[in-house]
Amino acid sequence: MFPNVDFTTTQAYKYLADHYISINEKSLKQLFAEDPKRFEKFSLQLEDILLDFSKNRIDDETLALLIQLAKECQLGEAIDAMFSAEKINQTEGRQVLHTALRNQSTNPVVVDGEDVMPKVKAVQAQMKDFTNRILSGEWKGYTGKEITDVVNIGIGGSDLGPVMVTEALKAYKTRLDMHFVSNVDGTHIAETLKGLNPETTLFLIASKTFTTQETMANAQSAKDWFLKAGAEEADVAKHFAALSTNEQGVAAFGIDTKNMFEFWDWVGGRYSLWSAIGLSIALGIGYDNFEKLLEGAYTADVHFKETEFEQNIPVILALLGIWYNNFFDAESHAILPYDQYMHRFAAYFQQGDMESNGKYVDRNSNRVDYQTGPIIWGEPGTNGQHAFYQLIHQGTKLIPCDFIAPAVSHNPIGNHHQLLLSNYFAQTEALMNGKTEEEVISELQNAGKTEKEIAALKNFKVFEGNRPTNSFLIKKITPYTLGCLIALYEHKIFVQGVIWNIFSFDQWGVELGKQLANKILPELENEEPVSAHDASTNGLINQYKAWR
Ligand SMILES: O=P(O)(O)OC[C@H]1O[C@](O)(CO)[C@@H](O)[C@@H]1O
Repeated sequence: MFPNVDFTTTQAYKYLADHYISINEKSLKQLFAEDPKRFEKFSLQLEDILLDFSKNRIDDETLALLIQLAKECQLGEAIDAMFSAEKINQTEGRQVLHTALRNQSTNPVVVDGEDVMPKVKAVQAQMKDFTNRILSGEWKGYTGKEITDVVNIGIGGSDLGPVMVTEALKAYKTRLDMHFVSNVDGTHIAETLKGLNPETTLFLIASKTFTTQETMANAQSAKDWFLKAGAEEADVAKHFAALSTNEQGVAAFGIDTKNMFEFWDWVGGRYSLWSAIGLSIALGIGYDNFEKLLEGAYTADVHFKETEFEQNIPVILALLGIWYNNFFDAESHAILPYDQYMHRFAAYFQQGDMESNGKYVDRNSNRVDYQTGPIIWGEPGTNGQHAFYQLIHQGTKLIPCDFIAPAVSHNPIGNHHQLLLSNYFAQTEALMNGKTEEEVISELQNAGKTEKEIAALKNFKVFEGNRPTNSFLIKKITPYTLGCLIALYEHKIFVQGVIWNIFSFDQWGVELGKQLANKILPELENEEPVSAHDASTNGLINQYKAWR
């Protein structure tokens, strides 16, 4: 049975609120000085992934209380409920089983009395066959040429995962050139189609519902472009495939349902890259590498399901996030991959985290009186250092950061990787230790500054430090380790949702904007001035009409 606990009423919560006072009396520097074994004590390793969480504002007591919080919130029961296919997505009456998509065991996954693994495997076989036929050139376009370019048309979870993974694993790129269209802004499809040859282009229409406005508009424009080039309606079958749960929608659009790769309602959109939505990944990196992605995620699933909380990476990440979000009033969390290929990793978890836990109503349909999901953001290092690290180091906001780096680069050019990693190591050290006034004065004196100059400058150059970070060090970003890392973060999000006692797997908050857009759209299709909205919306629409 899925738990339903108000974490603010737990004993652990009360102890943590008191403990917050005492932990704040110690700097991270002091905590390290008191315990030379701090790194060993506060780091975890899962195969080739090391998590060092020692540079957090915690001590043994903090961790024990956070673990107690998880237990008082019955996290174990929640984990069991998810993996045993309870309908934990309660407001939509659905199970949450993206884990079934990467299940490497022979254990069945029973949904409404049916073991779904046979159909999961059947779609995977269909994906593998299709991928290999495209890559081998066996699959030909309508003029007999092999496919050279693939355009994935989707948005949100039907785009962000495929984009992030194919970018992160570009070192494994196949001969196909992958393109992704998501925005309904005509620029996106127009710019993407420039230079493409309809004879050698394959379109994947990726949409769980097959009703999303942006995707259907882009899909129609792609089909119009394809037919305008001289192809017949019958040729669509050679150049369009659909990734969806909605067979009727696919058929109605005019895609041969033989070219449909299905998935199911128990796969959330933002957890769907492991499903048929991952076909663009398989085409982009090869099906064998897609399988390794699944295997890595499965390793994380087993770790999450079977490891005691003290040693459980998603649980520790989640509890640390709650410590800052709910006791230090941190409002955001930065994800900073020191790997250029991982440049869309933070963006992926903007949807993954914020669409899951950006909720203010709890499981009892009451408005919460505490903070829930954080703002997720981030850019690759070292670029972020030249953009927003000033605020992270010397701003007034506490921003917990996850630093992620591979020990081994796919592009060992010169000493670039050492340069990159020197920054990766330095930043968390600087955020932790800062720079004292004494150190600043000494530096300024050594630079020959006068006493007056030093007095004027010193405060601007002091770094308070004590800013918490997690460090992931991964041996190498491979399909396997990336799959594992993504799944670890997915489970972190799940744990936080349990403790905040919210529904993490629906997304009602995206509906109102869509509804209003559908009301406004017909108003934009004539020249009549509008007056039905507020003065601002009327004013904006009417100015648009005047200018277009
Ligand atoms: O895959 P679909 O059904 O087109 O939905 C696309 C995206 O839109 C949302 O429903 C709302 O953003 C996401 O959850 C989903 O990933």
